[in-house]
Amino acid sequence: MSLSLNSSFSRQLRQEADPIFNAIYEHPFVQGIAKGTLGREQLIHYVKQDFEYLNAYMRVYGLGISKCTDRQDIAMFNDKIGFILNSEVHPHHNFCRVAGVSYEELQGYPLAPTAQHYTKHMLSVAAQGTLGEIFAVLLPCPWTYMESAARIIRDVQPGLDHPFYEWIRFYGDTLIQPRMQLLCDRLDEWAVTASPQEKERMREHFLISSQLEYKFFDMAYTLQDWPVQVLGGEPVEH
Ligand SMILES: Cc1ncc(C[n+]2csc(CCO)c2C)c(N)n1
Repeated sequence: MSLSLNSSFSRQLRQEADPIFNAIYEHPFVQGIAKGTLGREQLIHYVKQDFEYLNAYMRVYGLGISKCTDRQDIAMFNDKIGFILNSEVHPHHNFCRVAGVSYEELQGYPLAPTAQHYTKHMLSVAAQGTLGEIFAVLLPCPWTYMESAARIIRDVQPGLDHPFYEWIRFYGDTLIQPRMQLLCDRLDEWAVTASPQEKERMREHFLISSQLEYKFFDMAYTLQDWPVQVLGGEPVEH
C-alpha cells in the first residue's frame, strides 16, 4: 500500500521495508490500539517516551533547517514543527484520558533504551548527514503511523465509542498525508542527483528508522526500562 505512487526512490524504500511495516501493524501494541485493549501502564509509558521523542524530532527539523539552501524547505520544516507543537498533542491527550492521567505529569522523564536509540539515531544523521539523509531518517515516522491507522480504519471501522477513536482518526486522517507526501517528494528529488553512496546511506537510515518504529511500540508494550535503576526514574529537565 504505497502512498507515493509516482515517486520511485521512496517507493523502492517502502517496498523494501514492507516486512517491517507489516510487523508493525501486527505488533500487539498496534493491535491493542485497534482492539481498544491497551493497559494503563502501557499508555503511560508510551506517552512519557513519545513526548521526549517528539522533542528530539523537532530538533532534527531544526538541524534540517540549518542545512537548507532553499526557503521552501525552511518553510516545510517550519510547518512541521508547528504541526507537532499544536496538533500532535491530540493523540497524546487521547491516551492520557483513557489512562486517567494528566499530560503534564508525563513530561520530562528519562529516555528508555529504545527511545534513546531512536532519538540518537535521528540526531546523529541530522548532525552528520546531508539534507537527503535527513529526509530519509524522518520519513518512516509519519509513513508507518499513517499506514497503521489507515489499516485499523479499514479492518475495525472504529466508531465514536472506540477508546482510541481520536488517535486512529488523527493518524489515519488526510491531514497528515500531504505533509508526508511533501517529504516523500523532496526525498525523491534529492535522490535524482545523489551519488550511489549517498543513496545507500539514505536507504540504511530509512530501514533503521522503520525497525526502530517497531521497537518503539515494543518498548511501550513491554514497559522496557534500563536493567539497573540508578536515576529513580524521576522527571528531569533536558
Ligand atoms: C515513535 C513515533 N513515531 C511516529 C510518531 C508519529 N509522528 C510523529 S512526528 C510525525 C510527523 C508529523 O508531525 C508523526 C506522524 C510518533 N508520535 N511517535
